[in-house]
Amino acid sequence: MTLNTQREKEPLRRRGSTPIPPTHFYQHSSYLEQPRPQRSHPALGQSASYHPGDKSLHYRAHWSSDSDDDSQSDSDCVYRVVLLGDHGVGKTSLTGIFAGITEKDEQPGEDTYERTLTVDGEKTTLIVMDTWENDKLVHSSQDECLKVGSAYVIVYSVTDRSTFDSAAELRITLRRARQAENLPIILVGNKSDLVRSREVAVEEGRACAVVFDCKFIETSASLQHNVTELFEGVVRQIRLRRDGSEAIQRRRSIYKRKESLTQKARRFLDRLVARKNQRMAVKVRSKSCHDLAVL
Ligand SMILES: Nc1nc2c(ncn2[C@@H]2O[C@H](COP(=O)(O)OP(=O)(O)OP(=O)(O)O)[C@@H](O)[C@H]2O)c(=O)[nH]1
Repeated sequence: MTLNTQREKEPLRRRGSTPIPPTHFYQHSSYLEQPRPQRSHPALGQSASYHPGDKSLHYRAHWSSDSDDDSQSDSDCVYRVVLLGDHGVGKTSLTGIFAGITEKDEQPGEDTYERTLTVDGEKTTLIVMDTWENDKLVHSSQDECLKVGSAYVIVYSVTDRSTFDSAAELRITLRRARQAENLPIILVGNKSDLVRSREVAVEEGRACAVVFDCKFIETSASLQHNVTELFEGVVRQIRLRRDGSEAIQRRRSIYKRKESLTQKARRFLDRLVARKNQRMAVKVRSKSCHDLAVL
């Protein structure tokens, strides 16, 4: 699937590329149920329900990876995705492609867009936020960005090594801010079209992703290369964690009821073996860090 094809197929839905006024998505009924509606958002894996007749949802757009999906249920999940990265690495350009806006349509000052994607036959709505301020003086805004995301896209430019270094620092900052959470994080090397001025090799990006335990992809916003893959990958990473944590909880509750002494001993031995296999795990991760469809 290419993004361009989809836009041609669904002309009416392009109005959803309209940016969301900052207050808009806080007014959604599901958010109002939260204790602090102005700043709350659905937790990872939770769904903000979609009411077809609700006029407040007219900013939604649709981006489908499947050809015929009208049979889909209207209920979908809503997740916030925050883009982080230095000035000029291409955050706004990537967000613009996600939102389906062209320079002609662009409305200055808007930086948050909501769009519904159908990925692997399931609808998911992403609220993509290009609100990161690099200025270290704006602590409160940075803190907010680090708090609200259900997933993060850390962007650097392959033509500027200093932005790559900043990306690694941002990964550390994010880890500190959201320690206990297994967040989907995707490291993005943008401007891959600028071959002659490349300063960061693909292998370096991949190695960094392995060290920092995140996913990796190179994109070109200018050529719209891998941008669809990036946002669909975000959706898949969110789902893998959502489904994984549900399965783990189910398994834990069954275990608690049924676990015998033999099973406990086996689990202990498994953990020992797993520790020995840590090196192997790093190798496996380095093979899979560019595959956004697996954990
Ligand atoms: N060649 C090339 N240029 C790009 C690409 N992505 C963005 N640019 C250009 O890089 C410049 C900066 O892009 P932005 O999208 O504004 O970058 P940003 O990260 O949002 O920058 P700030 O808003 O300052 O934080 C613009 O001139 C873009 O046209 C790309 O993939 N390839």
